[in-house]
Amino acid sequence: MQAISWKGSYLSLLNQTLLPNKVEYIQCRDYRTVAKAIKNLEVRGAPAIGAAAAFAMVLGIRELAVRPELTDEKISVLAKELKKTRPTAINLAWAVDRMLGVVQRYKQDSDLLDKLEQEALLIAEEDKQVNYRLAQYGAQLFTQPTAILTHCNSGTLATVDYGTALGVIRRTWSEGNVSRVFADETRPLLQGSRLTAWELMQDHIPVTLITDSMAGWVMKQRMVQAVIVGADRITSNGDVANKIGTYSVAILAKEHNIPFYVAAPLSTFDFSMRSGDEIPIEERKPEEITFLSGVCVAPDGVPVFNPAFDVTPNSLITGIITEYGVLRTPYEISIEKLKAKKGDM
Ligand SMILES: CSC[C@@H](O)[C@@H](O)C(=O)COP(=O)(O)O
Repeated sequence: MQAISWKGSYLSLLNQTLLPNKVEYIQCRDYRTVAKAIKNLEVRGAPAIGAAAAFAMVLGIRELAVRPELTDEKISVLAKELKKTRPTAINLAWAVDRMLGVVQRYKQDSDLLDKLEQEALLIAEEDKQVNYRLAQYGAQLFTQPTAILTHCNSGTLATVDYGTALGVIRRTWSEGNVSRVFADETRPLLQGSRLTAWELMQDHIPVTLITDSMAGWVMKQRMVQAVIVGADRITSNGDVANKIGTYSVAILAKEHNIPFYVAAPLSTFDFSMRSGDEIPIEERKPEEITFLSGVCVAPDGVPVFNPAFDVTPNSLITGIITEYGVLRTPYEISIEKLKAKKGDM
């Protein structure tokens, strides 16, 4: 199962809105279809939407190149359109900017389109490799069978392969150190029950599904010994934006003295922001809350607040697992050191 694969003339996306009931792929032959798929969460998860946007840039620029329209202005409009599909996960803007860098370097060359395709493939390949590396570091945190709670979906479906937080869990399981995974269902769109529980069951990793509101009680009963989640954006001070509900889980973990880890690649760090207060939080439509599987579950016209993400302050985070090792507090310093690596990429 792969969420995203490039077929040369189109991008194939596993339609995640239909899981776990149907496995169906969308063929994206133009960038608009990719943009729509990102917006509608048919492809979702920070690294996966980054890679999808990179391939959307290939499709978009190919389209512009067949007409006498390959101007800087048209390319910048395309990039802006893709970036605004989902504002919180920095991986998306990061991947689009990386593609723009290729345009700048090779725009006079006859093989610009090949160069763009190679770069998008590289972004996808790097994502896989980075996940394997961070999973290795993460697994070193566990030396005995541990029950781990996770929130949302940070697995193969959220990345190009393997996953970030779920990658760490996968690797730790393969080393015999996961006794069970507790998956929060993750209201309102149920990425935990529809995607994480499904993914783990496919791999025969023992998983128990709970509603978000059960996490505190499960911790109080000493049924979990660690929490690992992914991230959509991490600022220079170590504040972490992730799926709505993550902040509550982090507070619960602190109260119960349970380590709370975040797993994310370097592409999820936003060194331009000093703290989580600056992160744009996507708000989604009310119907995601007022309807469940097409059935209305709220009074008509009720005002709704539907932020898709929240920010967990660095003080609640035990460690941030990256492909360069596990960062510890004070995060301002460990992230400053990590920043130097970004130049190498
Ligand atoms: C490796 S995935 C990390 C995050 O992207 C994930 O936890 C998350 O919040 C995804 O949100 P989604 O709205 O499903 O795209």
